[in-house]
Amino acid sequence: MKPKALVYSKLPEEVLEYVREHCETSSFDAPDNTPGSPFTEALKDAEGLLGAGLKVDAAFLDRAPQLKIVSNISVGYDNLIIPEISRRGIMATNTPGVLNDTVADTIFGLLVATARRMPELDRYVRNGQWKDSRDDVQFGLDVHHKTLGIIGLGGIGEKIVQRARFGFDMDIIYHNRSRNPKLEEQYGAVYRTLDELLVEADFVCLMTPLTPETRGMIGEREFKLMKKSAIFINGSRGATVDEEALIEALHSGTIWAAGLDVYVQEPLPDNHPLLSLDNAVLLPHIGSATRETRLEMAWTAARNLVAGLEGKTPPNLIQA
Ligand SMILES: NC(=O)C1=CN([C@@H]2O[C@H](COP(=O)(O)OP(=O)(O)OC[C@H]3O[C@@H](n4cnc5c(N)ncnc54)[C@H](OP(=O)(O)O)[C@@H]3O)[C@@H](O)[C@H]2O)C=CC1
Ligand SMILES: O=CC(=O)O
Repeated sequence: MKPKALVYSKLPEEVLEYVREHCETSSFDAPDNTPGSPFTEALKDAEGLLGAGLKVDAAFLDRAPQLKIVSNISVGYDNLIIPEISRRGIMATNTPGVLNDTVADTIFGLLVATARRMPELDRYVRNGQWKDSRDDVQFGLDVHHKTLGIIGLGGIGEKIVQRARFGFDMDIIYHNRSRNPKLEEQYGAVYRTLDELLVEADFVCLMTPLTPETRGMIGEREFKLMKKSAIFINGSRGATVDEEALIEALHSGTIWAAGLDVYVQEPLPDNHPLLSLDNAVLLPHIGSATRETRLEMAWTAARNLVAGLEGKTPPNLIQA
């Protein structure tokens, strides 16, 4: 008998087919947690769970007593309460590596777009305001030869640094909990304490996972340490930043601008204060959102799921 899998995100057809070959599969384009819904019913005997973003905590797990593996279609896994999942002997997996270049393209693109005010100037052209090309209202800030400070120099961070160092001649400083001599050598990256990095960097780029340690790690104090000309880029998770402090820093000119891909509440609500700030460039959490990479992530997650359900160690098992 095939194991029972519950798929709660829309998958490319060939990946869903692969899961169906190996598992008795119930699939949904989105989870519906209301009592008695087909999703909730399928959860009762699901052995494998595959999808992106669903909060898997004690209450959820109580409703899924047969679960053996939770396969996340993302590298970040702050939606999974790992101690609770492990305590029940359930495996959890994610999709590291396959998205590094794509996310780095997005985040570096966001950095350039913010420095050169591209979305704002796109609106300026469309609104018929473009009357004189020498107008200094169009000026932005240089990216090349500046200092990039990266907090969270891991898989994705490395690819951002590669673009910055070799594409834009930038100097690299970084802050992790531990030093990485290999990347220091490869990119001339120089280790800094968090405060030193905030003071020195022209671009502060946050790329850590969301953990109890990183939650709210950039707040009022940290924005005040940054240069007035600093550009803050967040590609990690919204909650690593105190969003109210960020809005105040952008509003008061404590920093020059911010480029954001992630927010405390996603999607951003209609009346969110960030929406009215011209010095904030806002993306809808699309770091890995290309057809090729999302397909690769779906394959990676599906292979993790099937391996776990076949009693093997999945390639991307998250260590508790
Ligand atoms: N915007 C988007 O669409 C995407 C966002 N992401 C986010 O990016 C995150 C990083 O992904 P990835 O690069 O693959 O992860 P990695 O684990 O490869 O890298 C994370 C880095 O963060 C550092 N880090 C962890 N905790 C801290 C801390 N408390 N202080 C300083 N540095 C810390 C780690 O170094 P050390 O252990 O030495 O501290 C490591 O170098 C994901 O967890 C996810 O939240 C990922 C994909 C897409
Ligand atoms: O945010 C996306 C991820 O893969 O993590």
